[in-house]
Amino acid sequence: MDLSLDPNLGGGSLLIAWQLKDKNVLIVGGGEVASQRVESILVTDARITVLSPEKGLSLRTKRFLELYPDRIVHYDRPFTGSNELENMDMVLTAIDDNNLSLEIVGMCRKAKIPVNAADIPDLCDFYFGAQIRDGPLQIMISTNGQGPRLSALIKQKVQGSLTGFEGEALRKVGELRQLLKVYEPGVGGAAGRKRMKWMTQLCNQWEMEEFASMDADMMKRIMEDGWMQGRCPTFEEVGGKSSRRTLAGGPQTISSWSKNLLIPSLSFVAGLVVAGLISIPRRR
Ligand SMILES: C[C@@]1(CC(=O)O)C2=NC(=C\c3[nH]c(c(CCC(=O)O)c3CC(=O)O)Cc3[nH]c(c(CC(=O)O)c3CCC(=O)O)/C=C3\N/C(=C\2)[C@@H](CCC(=O)O)[C@]3(C)CC(=O)O)/[C@H]1CCC(=O)O
Ligand SMILES: NC(=O)c1ccc[n+]([C@@H]2O[C@H](COP(=O)([O-])OP(=O)(O)OC[C@H]3O[C@@H](n4cnc5c(N)ncnc54)[C@H](O)[C@@H]3O)[C@@H](O)[C@H]2O)c1
Repeated sequence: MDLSLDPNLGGGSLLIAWQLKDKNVLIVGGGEVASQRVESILVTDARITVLSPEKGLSLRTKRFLELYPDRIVHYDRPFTGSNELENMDMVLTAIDDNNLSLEIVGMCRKAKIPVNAADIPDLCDFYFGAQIRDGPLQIMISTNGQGPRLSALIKQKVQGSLTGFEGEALRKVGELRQLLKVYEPGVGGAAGRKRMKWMTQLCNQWEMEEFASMDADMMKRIMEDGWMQGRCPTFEEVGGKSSRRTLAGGPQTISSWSKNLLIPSLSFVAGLVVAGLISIPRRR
């Protein structure tokens, strides 16, 4: 057990994979920033309401409204008051009116609804971050409000360090973990510890690309020739061919990813909080 604990914890924010499926999210504004919010929220399967006069909609926002008529409701009018917040689970403002943004944040505080105002970082309950998505893999880069442009640049560097097989590997590992629970059912306890030890060893032993190429037959052999024998088999032992596969796409940014309509089946998040966490004092 690692007992070398950091005595200087603090000054950061909680990086979590917030589950918004079927929740109601209000986006006030329909411009450029709003279109990025729409994209980020569509990924979560939430129900979206966009409130903005038609003439203020950006081309990207219009395109999203056309593409997802069942998942986004658009009201062609300005924000009218606290009645707009009824039944909302989250509110995002992306408007070019700082005073109205302040007012909406105040209303949300009163109604205890988490709120992000694109133009008032100091009053946000949470920030967005630069995102890399590849199926179930979700990486968020946050600088805790210090440098959004640097977030985007750091994202490119992180992207360059990925193999491109991570998303597919995670999908397959998810399936294998389900199968493992069929062979060894039960929650927690000795069964849980045994499963975890074996799964950890297998993950440490195999390459990302090897997991990505698993099929149903291989998974069965992993269970029969590996798990049932109390060992972790090699990729080749279960019929894997270690020929180099070439990949067309590589890891994707949120924009290219959403075009492919890949909806993540698992929620896996890797978060990086850069700079702001340790060395840069908070503005608040
Ligand atoms: C990561 C990303 C995600 C997203 O928005 O979805 C994001 N901003 C992005 C880009 C970006 N934003 C801005 C620039 C211009 C260059 C620059 O200023 O650096 C660029 C660069 C570009 O466009 O390339 C201007 C800007 N941003 C904020 C303010 C208000 C202020 O600071 O006062 C202003 C000034 C407005 C003005 O001056 O009028 C505030 C926030 N922007 C955040 C997120 C949150 C903190 C994120 C973090 O901690 O890293 C936070 C605090 C609140 C929030 O938005 O939740 C996305 C990258 C997407 C990607 O490429 O993947
Ligand atoms: N957080 C970030 O990353 C970030 C980045 C750039 C800009 N900003 C800030 O975000 C805000 C929006 O930027 P943008 O580029 O999307 O602006 P934009 O001009 O493209 O869009 C403004 C939107 O606000 C809508 N709007 C204005 N008043 C409204 C009202 N009363 N009710 C409903 N909708 C209303 C307009 O119809 C329009 O759709 C600005 O304040 C900007 O400073 C934030």
